[in-house]
Amino acid sequence: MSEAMKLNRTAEMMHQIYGGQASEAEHADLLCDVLPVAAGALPFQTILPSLTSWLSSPKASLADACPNAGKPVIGAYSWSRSMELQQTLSILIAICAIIYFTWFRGPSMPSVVTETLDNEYDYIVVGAGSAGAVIASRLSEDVGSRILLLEAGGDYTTNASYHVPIQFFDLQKTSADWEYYTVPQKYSHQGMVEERSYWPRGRLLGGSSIFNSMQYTRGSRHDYDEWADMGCNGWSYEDVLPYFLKSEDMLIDDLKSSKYHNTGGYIGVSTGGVTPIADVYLKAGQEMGYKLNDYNGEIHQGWSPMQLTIRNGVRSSTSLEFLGRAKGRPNLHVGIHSLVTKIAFENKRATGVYAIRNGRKYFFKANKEVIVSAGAVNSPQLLMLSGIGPREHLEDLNIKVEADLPVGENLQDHMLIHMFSPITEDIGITRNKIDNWVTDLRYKMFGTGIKSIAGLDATSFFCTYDTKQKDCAADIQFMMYSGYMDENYLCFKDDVANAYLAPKPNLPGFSTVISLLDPRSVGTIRLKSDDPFEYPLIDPKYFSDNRDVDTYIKGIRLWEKYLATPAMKKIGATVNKMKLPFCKQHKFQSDDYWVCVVRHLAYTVYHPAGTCKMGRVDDPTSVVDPQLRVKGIKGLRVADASIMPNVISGNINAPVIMIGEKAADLIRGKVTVDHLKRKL
Ligand SMILES: Cc1cc2nc3c(=O)[nH]c(=O)nc-3n(C[C@H](O)[C@H](O)[C@H](O)COP(=O)(O)OP(=O)(O)OC[C@H]3O[C@@H](n4cnc5c(N)ncnc54)[C@H](O)[C@@H]3O)c2cc1C
Repeated sequence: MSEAMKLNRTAEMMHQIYGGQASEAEHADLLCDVLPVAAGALPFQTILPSLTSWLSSPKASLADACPNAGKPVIGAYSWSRSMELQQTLSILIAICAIIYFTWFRGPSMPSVVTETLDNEYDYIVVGAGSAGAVIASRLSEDVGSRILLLEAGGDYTTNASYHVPIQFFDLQKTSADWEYYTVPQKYSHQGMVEERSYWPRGRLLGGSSIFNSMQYTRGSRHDYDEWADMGCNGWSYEDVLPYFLKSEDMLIDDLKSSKYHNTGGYIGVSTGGVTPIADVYLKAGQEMGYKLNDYNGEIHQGWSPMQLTIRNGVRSSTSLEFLGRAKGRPNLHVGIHSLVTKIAFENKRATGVYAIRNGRKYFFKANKEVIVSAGAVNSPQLLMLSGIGPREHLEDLNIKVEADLPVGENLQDHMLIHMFSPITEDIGITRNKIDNWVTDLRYKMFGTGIKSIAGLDATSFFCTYDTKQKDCAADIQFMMYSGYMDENYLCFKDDVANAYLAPKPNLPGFSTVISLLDPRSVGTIRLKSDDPFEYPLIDPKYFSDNRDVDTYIKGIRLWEKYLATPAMKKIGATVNKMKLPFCKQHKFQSDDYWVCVVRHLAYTVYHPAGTCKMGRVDDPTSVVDPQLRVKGIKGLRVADASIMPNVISGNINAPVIMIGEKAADLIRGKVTVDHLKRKL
């Protein structure tokens, strides 16, 4: 049948149907005949009204109505009610897709990249991460200063996943990840391939603030008072709190008026809590005898909903919030794909930096200062490549020594272990709920739902050394993730992965992430060679100090207690009797069993710090003074996670942002937080 004949016949039949000239039986027969023709020749909407009336007829079953259905009446077409439903669904999906593409504009992501850079600036900031982006943005508030921010990685506007909270794991092992590995570990990581720890680090504008799981924690007041006691004048809790407040835009109503919080800063802080299991975590915490509190407030120890750097369902990264706001300032240039390879010196003064940018070598002159904010791995690497580091190590690599300082020492990191608990109620997050077009559509249109959260719904801090002491710096943290975490990317050995990893991410369950906050094991970062493209040797020496293992076991005992609470029992949570072949020689839940488990399965929480330690000028273990100036060198500062004398007792992104805020004031010789001090 030709197309013209098809159309004629279809039109004729439709006329009969619409014109009411057919009996009910004929009506159905006609439809059986006409639909395949119409499907080929007419837009579906044209026949929809007649279809609907036919479907609503009580006699209209497929067998009754279309006795020839399935036979090759016209071509090979057989139609059915389910086909019709599929078609209706297709229309709905098409409508949703149109809405999706026409209405959704996505969060505004202004690109801040500068194509053509000048040769000379006042300040050069190396690294656009949690600290560097803040420093560059703040320095550029002074219109008289000219700032160059150089970032080894790319733009933050190029991939939507950078901003979608639940997708933080998807960023690992991509081109935006430095993808470091530690050297083989002697006392830990026995379940990982080659006993190495995989260390993701953000390599793009925003650095690791785009890679992290967005937990907003500051640590305890005691952490900073301890820094001050170690000789870091100006870094006590009272000194640093205003700088935390400066960057904060608290979006949680209950906390807005707290003196420990602020509104109007750049980093949005909100809470997760979309999943109903969040309430169970908190109830169980209370049943353990802990109070619900604001862990960023007066008391560190206790249980709380998680505070997260998320604004309206979008990750509040330092690139988006700090650089995005500085867009258009003519005095700030941002160069991407620009790896700084060396700092230049004249008479012990930093005069600029060499960088490889798009395959070409450049020199950028700094008239006032170079600020190194390349993170706890790359800042010590760059200093050592430039001749600032332990003399012996540099001389071994034929690097001319500018300053003999303990760069790369004092590497401290938190560790974590995931404890998976299956539950009987489907009240958390499953993979299906994330990878779902409804979830996607909801997120794209309204910025809500599972994609708008990190999945980390509650947290708790414990002082295992003294649970009665209410005001203390915690040494164990629980982070409650409301599903099974997918850890396939972690390089577990095959037998370990088979036994340990949650095999069914679509079954209801949650993960308690137990984190060690007060590590006594201390490691190093060393150069492998004088080649800036060669990754440094990272050796955290995890668990080389047995006190860390002992604290871990105390944390695990708290977790067992937690799972034994009525609230947890109600949802069927139990200590998961993982059949771990490598620990089967030990009695399940004995101390030896848990020691074996943590030595196999615990790994980094991604909080390396301390490798360019801040301290008194006369402290032989310090690299920078309390003004963050590299000792013995003029015009050079370090400002990022590497300057922490001791890693704080919590997740460290907010403290690094605070370091960025304070560094900007130190560089400018200004105090911009007086109004916030008065609030306290
Ligand atoms: C997977 C993951 C999850 C985390 N989760 C949390 C969390 O939930 N909460 C929390 O508080 N903290 C978390 N953290 C830790 C936190 O994000 C980091 O500690 C913090 O971002 C470090 O900031 P930084 O400025 O020191 O370094 P970074 O943010 O890593 O910035 C360093 C920047 O310098 C650039 N750079 C390096 N070398 C050079 C060079 N030679 N030339 C030019 N540019 C260079 C890098 O590409 C990078 O952009 C997490 C980290 C990771 C990786």
